[in-house]
Amino acid sequence: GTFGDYGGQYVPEALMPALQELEDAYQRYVLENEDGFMDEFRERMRDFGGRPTPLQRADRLSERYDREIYLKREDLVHGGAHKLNNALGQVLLAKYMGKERVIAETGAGQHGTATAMAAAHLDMPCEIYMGRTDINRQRPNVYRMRMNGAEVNPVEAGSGTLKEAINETMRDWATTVERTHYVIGSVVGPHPFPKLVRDFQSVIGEEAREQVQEKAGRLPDTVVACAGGGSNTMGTFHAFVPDEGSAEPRSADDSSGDEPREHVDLVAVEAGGSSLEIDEDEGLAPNSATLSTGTDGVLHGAMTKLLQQSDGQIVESHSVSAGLDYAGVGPELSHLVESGRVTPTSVDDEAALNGFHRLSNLEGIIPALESSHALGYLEEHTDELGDLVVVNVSGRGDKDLETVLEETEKR
Ligand SMILES: CC/C=C(/N=C/c1c(COP(=O)(O)O)cnc(C)c1O)C(=O)O
Repeated sequence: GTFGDYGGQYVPEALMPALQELEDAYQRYVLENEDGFMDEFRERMRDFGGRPTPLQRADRLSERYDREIYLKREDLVHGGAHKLNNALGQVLLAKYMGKERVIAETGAGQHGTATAMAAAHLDMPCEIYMGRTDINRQRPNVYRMRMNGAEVNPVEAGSGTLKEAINETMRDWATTVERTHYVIGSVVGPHPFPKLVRDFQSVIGEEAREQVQEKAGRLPDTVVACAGGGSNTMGTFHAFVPDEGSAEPRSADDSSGDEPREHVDLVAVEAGGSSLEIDEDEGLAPNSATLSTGTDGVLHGAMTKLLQQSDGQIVESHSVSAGLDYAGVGPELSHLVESGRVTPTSVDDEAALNGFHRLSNLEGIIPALESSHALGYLEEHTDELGDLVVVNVSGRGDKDLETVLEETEKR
Protein backbone atom coordinates (compact mmCIF):
# COMPACT_ATOMS: atom_id res chain seq x y z
CA GLY A 1 0.00 0.00 0.00
CA THR A 2 0.95 3.65 -0.15
CA PHE A 3 1.36 3.98 3.64
CA GLY A 4 2.63 0.70 5.05
CA ASP A 5 -0.31 -1.72 4.96
CA TYR A 6 -2.71 1.12 4.17
CA GLY A 7 -3.68 3.12 1.06
CA GLY A 8 -3.61 1.62 -2.46
CA GLN A 9 -6.12 1.87 -5.30
CA TYR A 10 -9.12 -0.42 -4.69
CA VAL A 11 -11.25 0.94 -7.54
CA PRO A 12 -13.06 -0.42 -10.62
CA GLU A 13 -10.81 -0.77 -13.68
CA ALA A 14 -12.72 2.11 -15.32
CA LEU A 15 -11.19 4.61 -12.85
CA MET A 16 -7.57 3.52 -13.27
CA PRO A 17 -6.84 5.81 -16.27
CA ALA A 18 -8.23 8.79 -14.32
CA LEU A 19 -6.06 7.96 -11.31
CA GLN A 20 -3.03 7.58 -13.56
CA GLU A 21 -3.74 10.97 -15.14
CA LEU A 22 -4.15 12.53 -11.68
CA GLU A 23 -0.96 10.97 -10.36
CA ASP A 24 0.92 12.35 -13.36
CA ALA A 25 -0.54 15.84 -12.77
CA TYR A 26 0.25 15.58 -9.02
CA GLN A 27 3.87 14.71 -9.80
CA ARG A 28 4.36 17.48 -12.38
CA TYR A 29 2.39 20.37 -10.90
CA VAL A 30 2.44 19.79 -7.12
CA LEU A 31 5.73 18.00 -6.57
CA GLU A 32 7.71 19.67 -9.39
CA ASN A 33 5.86 23.03 -9.55
CA GLU A 34 5.66 22.78 -13.38
CA ASP A 35 4.43 26.03 -15.00
CA GLY A 36 4.68 27.69 -11.55
CA PHE A 37 1.56 25.82 -10.36
CA MET A 38 2.48 25.90 -6.65
CA ASP A 39 3.49 29.58 -6.89
CA GLU A 40 0.05 30.43 -8.27
CA PHE A 41 -1.62 28.21 -5.61
CA ARG A 42 0.25 30.00 -2.80
CA GLU A 43 -0.43 33.47 -4.25
CA ARG A 44 -4.18 32.76 -4.56
CA MET A 45 -4.29 31.30 -1.01
CA ARG A 46 -2.73 34.57 0.18
CA ASP A 47 -4.84 37.03 -1.81
CA PHE A 48 -8.13 35.06 -2.06
CA GLY A 49 -7.80 32.67 0.89
CA GLY A 50 -6.34 35.03 3.49
CA ARG A 51 -3.20 33.04 4.42
CA PRO A 52 -1.16 32.90 6.56
CA THR A 53 -3.60 32.30 9.41
CA PRO A 54 -2.61 33.48 12.91
CA LEU A 55 -1.23 31.24 15.60
CA GLN A 56 -2.90 33.00 18.52
CA ARG A 57 -2.16 32.56 22.24
CA ALA A 58 -5.44 31.70 24.00
CA ASP A 59 -4.91 33.73 27.18
CA ARG A 60 -7.98 32.51 29.08
CA LEU A 61 -7.56 28.84 28.10
CA SER A 62 -3.86 29.11 29.06
CA GLU A 63 -4.96 30.43 32.46
CA ARG A 64 -7.62 27.72 32.84
CA TYR A 65 -5.22 24.85 32.07
CA ASP A 66 -2.09 26.46 33.51
CA ARG A 67 -0.29 25.81 30.21
CA GLU A 68 0.61 27.74 27.06
CA ILE A 69 -2.29 27.11 24.66
CA TYR A 70 -1.91 28.39 21.09
CA LEU A 71 -4.75 28.23 18.55
CA LYS A 72 -4.05 27.78 14.83
CA ARG A 73 -6.84 29.87 13.35
CA GLU A 74 -7.96 27.94 10.27
CA ASP A 75 -11.44 29.32 11.04
CA LEU A 76 -10.10 32.56 9.52
CA VAL A 77 -9.44 31.04 6.11
CA HIS A 78 -11.87 32.48 3.54
CA GLY A 79 -15.13 30.49 3.81
CA GLY A 80 -14.58 29.64 7.47
CA ALA A 81 -12.57 26.43 7.45
CA HIS A 82 -9.31 24.76 6.37
CA LYS A 83 -11.24 23.21 3.49
CA LEU A 84 -10.32 25.99 1.05
CA ASN A 85 -6.61 25.01 1.21
CA ASN A 86 -7.48 21.72 -0.48
CA ALA A 87 -10.43 22.86 -2.62
CA LEU A 88 -8.54 25.76 -4.21
CA GLY A 89 -5.53 23.52 -4.87
CA GLN A 90 -7.62 20.84 -6.56
CA VAL A 91 -9.79 23.24 -8.63
CA LEU A 92 -6.63 25.01 -9.81
CA LEU A 93 -5.11 21.60 -10.65
CA ALA A 94 -8.28 20.68 -12.59
CA LYS A 95 -7.78 23.86 -14.66
CA TYR A 96 -4.12 22.97 -15.33
CA MET A 97 -5.29 19.49 -16.38
CA GLY A 98 -7.77 21.03 -18.85
CA LYS A 99 -10.89 19.72 -17.07
CA GLU A 100 -14.22 21.50 -17.74
CA ARG A 101 -16.14 20.62 -14.56
CA VAL A 102 -15.56 19.83 -10.89
CA ILE A 103 -17.69 17.72 -8.53
CA ALA A 104 -17.39 17.17 -4.78
CA GLU A 105 -19.02 15.48 -1.81
CA THR A 106 -19.74 17.32 1.41
CA GLY A 107 -20.94 16.53 4.91
CA ALA A 108 -20.61 19.65 7.06
CA GLY A 109 -20.98 21.66 3.88
CA GLN A 110 -17.63 23.37 4.49
CA HIS A 111 -15.90 21.37 1.78
CA GLY A 112 -18.84 21.91 -0.53
CA THR A 113 -18.75 25.64 0.16
CA ALA A 114 -14.99 25.79 -0.33
CA THR A 115 -15.23 23.93 -3.65
CA ALA A 116 -18.07 26.18 -4.82
CA MET A 117 -16.10 29.32 -3.85
CA ALA A 118 -12.92 28.07 -5.55
CA ALA A 119 -14.90 27.10 -8.67
CA ALA A 120 -16.53 30.54 -8.85
CA HIS A 121 -13.14 32.19 -8.27
CA LEU A 122 -11.57 30.11 -11.09
CA ASP A 123 -14.59 30.16 -13.48
CA MET A 124 -15.22 26.39 -13.32
CA PRO A 125 -18.70 24.74 -13.39
CA CYS A 126 -19.33 22.93 -10.09
CA GLU A 127 -21.73 20.26 -8.75
CA ILE A 128 -21.88 19.20 -5.08
CA TYR A 129 -23.37 15.96 -3.67
CA MET A 130 -24.76 16.27 -0.13
CA GLY A 131 -26.74 13.81 2.01
CA ARG A 132 -30.32 14.79 2.85
CA THR A 133 -29.55 14.55 6.60
CA ASP A 134 -26.59 16.91 6.23
CA ILE A 135 -28.56 19.33 4.04
CA ASN A 136 -31.04 19.65 6.91
CA ARG A 137 -28.40 20.20 9.60
CA GLN A 138 -26.00 22.48 7.69
CA ARG A 139 -28.54 24.67 5.90
CA PRO A 140 -26.50 27.93 5.86
CA ASN A 141 -23.80 26.17 3.85
CA VAL A 142 -26.33 24.93 1.27
CA TYR A 143 -27.37 28.54 0.69
CA ARG A 144 -23.71 29.58 0.34
CA MET A 145 -22.92 26.85 -2.21
CA ARG A 146 -25.87 27.90 -4.35
CA MET A 147 -24.98 31.58 -3.92
CA ASN A 148 -21.52 30.78 -5.30
CA GLY A 149 -23.18 29.26 -8.39
CA ALA A 150 -22.82 25.55 -7.58
CA GLU A 151 -25.52 22.94 -8.18
CA VAL A 152 -26.28 21.01 -4.94
CA ASN A 153 -27.54 17.45 -5.54
CA PRO A 154 -29.35 15.95 -2.49
CA VAL A 155 -28.38 12.31 -1.82
CA GLU A 156 -31.37 10.42 -0.36
CA ALA A 157 -29.72 6.97 -0.02
CA GLY A 158 -28.92 5.33 3.34
CA SER A 159 -28.32 7.64 6.29
CA GLY A 160 -28.00 10.64 3.97
CA THR A 161 -24.59 11.61 5.34
CA LEU A 162 -20.99 11.72 4.13
CA LYS A 163 -20.55 8.04 3.18
CA GLU A 164 -23.46 8.10 0.73
CA ALA A 165 -22.38 11.50 -0.64
CA ILE A 166 -18.93 10.07 -1.45
CA ASN A 167 -20.51 7.02 -3.11
CA GLU A 168 -22.70 9.23 -5.35
CA THR A 169 -19.79 11.51 -6.27
CA MET A 170 -17.59 8.53 -7.21
CA ARG A 171 -20.47 7.16 -9.31
CA ASP A 172 -20.72 10.46 -11.21
CA TRP A 173 -16.95 10.60 -11.70
CA ALA A 174 -16.79 7.07 -13.13
CA THR A 175 -18.95 8.18 -16.08
CA THR A 176 -17.68 11.74 -16.57
CA VAL A 177 -13.97 11.37 -15.87
CA GLU A 178 -12.80 12.72 -19.29
CA ARG A 179 -13.90 16.27 -18.55
CA THR A 180 -14.52 16.17 -14.78
CA HIS A 181 -12.22 16.37 -11.78
CA TYR A 182 -13.42 14.99 -8.45
CA VAL A 183 -12.36 17.44 -5.74
CA ILE A 184 -12.24 14.94 -2.89
CA GLY A 185 -12.78 16.61 0.49
CA SER A 186 -10.36 14.81 2.76
CA VAL A 187 -7.22 12.61 2.86
CA VAL A 188 -9.32 9.61 1.80
CA GLY A 189 -9.86 7.74 -1.47
CA PRO A 190 -7.52 5.85 -3.78
CA HIS A 191 -3.88 6.93 -4.33
CA PRO A 192 -2.89 9.70 -5.10
CA PHE A 193 -5.82 11.52 -3.38
CA PRO A 194 -4.61 11.10 0.25
CA LYS A 195 -1.14 12.49 -0.61
CA LEU A 196 -2.55 15.24 -2.85
CA VAL A 197 -4.94 16.51 -0.15
CA ARG A 198 -2.32 16.18 2.57
CA ASP A 199 0.15 18.25 0.53
CA PHE A 200 -2.38 21.04 -0.04
CA GLN A 201 -3.30 21.05 3.68
CA SER A 202 0.29 20.78 4.96
CA VAL A 203 0.58 24.59 4.88
CA ILE A 204 -1.26 24.55 8.25
CA GLY A 205 1.52 22.73 10.09
CA GLU A 206 4.32 24.41 8.14
CA GLU A 207 3.07 27.83 9.27
CA ALA A 208 2.28 26.67 12.83
CA ARG A 209 5.72 25.05 13.31
CA GLU A 210 7.44 28.33 12.35
CA GLN A 211 5.01 30.56 14.29
CA VAL A 212 5.21 28.61 17.56
CA GLN A 213 9.04 28.76 17.52
CA GLU A 214 8.87 32.52 16.87
CA LYS A 215 6.38 33.11 19.68
CA ALA A 216 7.35 30.55 22.29
CA GLY A 217 10.98 29.96 21.39
CA ARG A 218 10.68 26.19 20.87
CA LEU A 219 8.66 23.35 19.35
CA PRO A 220 5.38 22.44 21.08
CA ASP A 221 5.08 19.42 23.39
CA THR A 222 1.60 18.55 22.06
CA VAL A 223 -0.26 19.23 18.81
CA VAL A 224 -4.02 18.50 18.86
CA ALA A 225 -6.45 18.31 15.92
CA CYS A 226 -9.87 16.78 15.37
CA ALA A 227 -10.19 13.98 12.80
CA GLY A 228 -13.06 13.14 10.47
CA GLY A 229 -11.46 11.99 7.20
CA GLY A 230 -8.22 13.43 8.60
CA SER A 231 -7.29 16.33 6.29
CA ASN A 232 -6.98 19.11 8.89
CA THR A 233 -5.31 16.48 11.08
CA MET A 234 -2.68 15.49 8.50
CA GLY A 235 -2.33 19.12 7.42
CA THR A 236 -1.48 20.17 10.98
CA PHE A 237 0.66 17.12 11.81
CA HIS A 238 2.68 16.56 8.61
CA ALA A 239 5.36 19.20 9.34
CA PHE A 240 5.78 17.84 12.89
CA VAL A 241 5.99 14.10 12.06
CA PRO A 242 9.83 14.14 11.87
CA ASP A 243 9.95 15.83 15.33
CA GLU A 244 9.99 12.45 16.97
CA GLY A 245 12.78 13.11 19.39
CA SER A 246 13.67 10.50 21.94
CA ALA A 247 12.07 11.89 25.08
CA GLU A 248 15.15 11.24 27.20
CA PRO A 249 18.52 12.95 26.43
CA ARG A 250 20.54 11.14 23.79
CA SER A 251 23.63 9.15 24.74
CA ALA A 252 26.78 11.29 25.28
CA ASP A 253 28.53 9.99 22.17
CA ASP A 254 25.78 11.25 19.90
CA SER A 255 27.38 13.75 17.49
CA SER A 256 24.67 16.42 17.58
CA GLY A 257 25.13 17.34 21.27
CA ASP A 258 23.36 16.02 24.32
CA GLU A 259 20.29 18.25 24.02
CA PRO A 260 17.29 15.87 24.05
CA ARG A 261 15.70 16.24 20.59
CA GLU A 262 12.24 17.77 20.93
CA HIS A 263 9.46 15.25 20.91
CA VAL A 264 6.16 16.57 19.60
CA ASP A 265 3.12 14.47 20.59
CA LEU A 266 0.47 14.34 17.87
CA VAL A 267 -3.09 13.75 19.15
CA ALA A 268 -6.00 13.03 16.76
CA VAL A 269 -9.40 13.60 18.40
CA GLU A 270 -12.33 11.73 16.84
CA ALA A 271 -16.05 11.88 17.55
CA GLY A 272 -17.01 9.69 20.51
CA GLY A 273 -20.67 10.39 19.73
CA SER A 274 -22.93 9.06 22.49
CA SER A 275 -20.99 5.85 23.23
CA LEU A 276 -18.04 3.84 21.94
CA GLU A 277 -19.95 0.53 21.68
CA ILE A 278 -20.86 -0.86 18.23
CA ASP A 279 -24.40 -2.33 18.16
CA GLU A 280 -23.70 -5.48 16.09
CA ASP A 281 -27.39 -6.33 15.61
CA GLU A 282 -28.45 -2.88 14.43
CA GLY A 283 -25.19 -2.26 12.49
CA LEU A 284 -24.99 1.05 14.27
CA ALA A 285 -22.01 2.77 15.85
CA PRO A 286 -23.16 5.73 17.94
CA ASN A 287 -19.75 7.33 17.26
CA SER A 288 -17.13 7.88 14.54
CA ALA A 289 -14.06 6.84 16.53
CA THR A 290 -12.54 4.91 13.65
CA LEU A 291 -8.87 5.22 14.66
CA SER A 292 -9.59 4.05 18.19
CA THR A 293 -12.12 1.28 17.58
CA GLY A 294 -12.02 0.53 13.83
CA THR A 295 -10.56 -2.48 12.01
CA ASP A 296 -8.77 -2.80 8.66
CA GLY A 297 -10.90 -2.78 5.53
CA VAL A 298 -11.44 -1.14 2.16
CA LEU A 299 -13.64 1.94 1.88
CA HIS A 300 -13.85 4.50 -0.93
CA GLY A 301 -10.88 3.04 -2.77
CA ALA A 302 -8.34 2.67 0.01
CA MET A 303 -7.29 0.09 2.60
CA THR A 304 -7.69 1.87 5.93
CA LYS A 305 -9.30 1.57 9.35
CA LEU A 306 -13.07 1.66 9.39
CA LEU A 307 -16.11 0.94 11.56
CA GLN A 308 -17.44 -2.40 10.34
CA GLN A 309 -19.29 -5.40 11.67
CA SER A 310 -17.57 -8.78 11.93
CA ASP A 311 -19.03 -9.67 8.50
CA GLY A 312 -17.33 -6.62 6.94
CA GLN A 313 -20.55 -4.62 6.66
CA ILE A 314 -19.73 -0.92 7.10
CA VAL A 315 -21.72 0.36 10.07
CA GLU A 316 -23.58 3.63 10.24
CA SER A 317 -21.55 6.15 12.24
CA HIS A 318 -22.82 9.00 14.38
CA SER A 319 -21.59 12.37 15.59
CA VAL A 320 -23.21 15.62 16.63
CA SER A 321 -20.87 17.15 14.02
CA ALA A 322 -21.55 16.33 10.37
CA GLY A 323 -17.90 16.72 9.40
CA LEU A 324 -16.71 13.98 11.76
CA ASP A 325 -19.68 11.69 11.03
CA TYR A 326 -17.79 9.17 8.89
CA ALA A 327 -17.12 5.44 9.34
CA GLY A 328 -13.74 5.67 7.57
CA VAL A 329 -10.54 7.68 8.01
CA GLY A 330 -7.52 8.52 5.85
CA PRO A 331 -5.02 5.65 5.24
CA GLU A 332 -1.97 7.75 6.18
CA LEU A 333 -3.50 8.58 9.55
CA SER A 334 -4.28 4.88 10.07
CA HIS A 335 -0.62 4.13 9.34
CA LEU A 336 0.66 6.83 11.73
CA VAL A 337 -1.58 5.45 14.49
CA GLU A 338 -0.41 1.88 13.84
CA SER A 339 3.23 3.04 13.92
CA GLY A 340 2.59 4.82 17.24
CA ARG A 341 3.48 8.28 15.88
CA VAL A 342 -0.08 9.60 16.32
CA THR A 343 -2.16 9.04 19.48
CA PRO A 344 -5.84 8.37 18.66
CA THR A 345 -8.45 9.52 21.14
CA SER A 346 -12.06 10.71 21.15
CA VAL A 347 -14.43 12.95 23.06
CA ASP A 348 -18.21 12.48 23.11
CA ASP A 349 -20.95 14.80 21.85
CA GLU A 350 -21.34 16.33 25.30
CA ALA A 351 -17.66 17.27 25.60
CA ALA A 352 -17.74 18.73 22.09
CA LEU A 353 -20.80 20.87 22.85
CA ASN A 354 -19.10 22.09 26.04
CA GLY A 355 -15.99 22.91 24.00
CA PHE A 356 -18.14 24.91 21.59
CA HIS A 357 -19.58 27.01 24.44
CA ARG A 358 -16.23 27.31 26.25
CA LEU A 359 -14.25 28.79 23.35
CA SER A 360 -17.14 31.10 22.50
CA ASN A 361 -17.41 32.41 26.07
CA LEU A 362 -13.74 32.46 27.09
CA GLU A 363 -11.99 33.49 23.86
CA GLY A 364 -14.68 35.12 21.72
CA ILE A 365 -14.23 32.51 18.99
CA ILE A 366 -17.23 30.36 17.92
CA PRO A 367 -15.59 27.11 16.69
CA ALA A 368 -17.07 24.53 14.32
CA LEU A 369 -18.55 21.52 16.14
CA GLU A 370 -15.82 19.47 14.49
CA SER A 371 -13.04 21.67 15.94
CA SER A 372 -14.90 21.65 19.29
CA HIS A 373 -13.81 18.02 19.72
CA ALA A 374 -10.15 19.15 19.86
CA LEU A 375 -11.13 21.75 22.48
CA GLY A 376 -13.06 19.10 24.43
CA TYR A 377 -9.82 17.10 24.60
CA LEU A 378 -8.06 19.98 26.41
CA GLU A 379 -10.73 19.89 29.11
CA GLU A 380 -11.08 16.10 29.40
CA HIS A 381 -7.36 15.22 29.22
CA THR A 382 -5.62 18.29 30.63
CA ASP A 383 -3.06 16.23 32.54
CA GLU A 384 -1.94 14.50 29.32
CA LEU A 385 -1.00 17.84 27.74
CA GLY A 386 2.56 19.18 27.73
CA ASP A 387 3.42 22.71 28.83
CA LEU A 388 3.25 24.14 25.28
CA VAL A 389 0.22 23.08 23.19
CA VAL A 390 -0.90 23.90 19.63
CA VAL A 391 -4.58 23.22 18.84
CA ASN A 392 -5.95 23.46 15.31
CA VAL A 393 -9.26 25.36 15.13
CA SER A 394 -10.25 23.85 11.80
CA GLY A 395 -13.33 25.99 11.26
CA ARG A 396 -15.88 28.43 12.62
CA GLY A 397 -19.25 27.49 14.11
CA ASP A 398 -21.75 29.78 12.37
CA LYS A 399 -23.08 26.71 10.51
CA ASP A 400 -23.70 24.91 13.83
CA LEU A 401 -25.48 27.58 15.89
CA GLU A 402 -28.96 26.12 15.37
CA THR A 403 -27.82 22.56 16.19
CA VAL A 404 -26.00 23.70 19.33
CA LEU A 405 -28.94 25.77 20.57
CA GLU A 406 -31.31 22.82 19.96
CA GLU A 407 -28.94 20.35 21.66
CA THR A 408 -28.36 22.70 24.59
CA GLU A 409 -32.12 23.13 25.11
CA LYS A 410 -32.51 19.30 25.10
CA ARG A 411 -30.00 18.83 27.91
C1 LIG B 1 -15.39 16.18 3.15
C2 LIG B 1 -16.41 16.04 4.18
C3 LIG B 1 -16.10 16.76 5.44
C4 LIG B 1 -16.47 18.04 5.73
N1 LIG B 1 -15.99 18.72 6.82
C5 LIG B 1 -15.20 18.21 7.68
C6 LIG B 1 -14.60 19.06 8.72
C7 LIG B 1 -13.61 18.53 9.57
C8 LIG B 1 -13.21 17.07 9.51
O1 LIG B 1 -12.63 16.79 8.27
P1 LIG B 1 -11.06 16.46 8.19
O2 LIG B 1 -10.33 17.71 8.49
O3 LIG B 1 -10.84 16.00 6.77
O4 LIG B 1 -10.81 15.38 9.22
C9 LIG B 1 -12.99 19.33 10.50
N2 LIG B 1 -13.33 20.64 10.65
C10 LIG B 1 -14.29 21.18 9.86
C11 LIG B 1 -14.63 22.63 10.06
C12 LIG B 1 -14.95 20.41 8.88
O5 LIG B 1 -15.91 20.98 8.13
C13 LIG B 1 -17.36 18.86 4.89
O6 LIG B 1 -17.97 18.37 3.94
O7 LIG B 1 -17.46 20.06 5.15
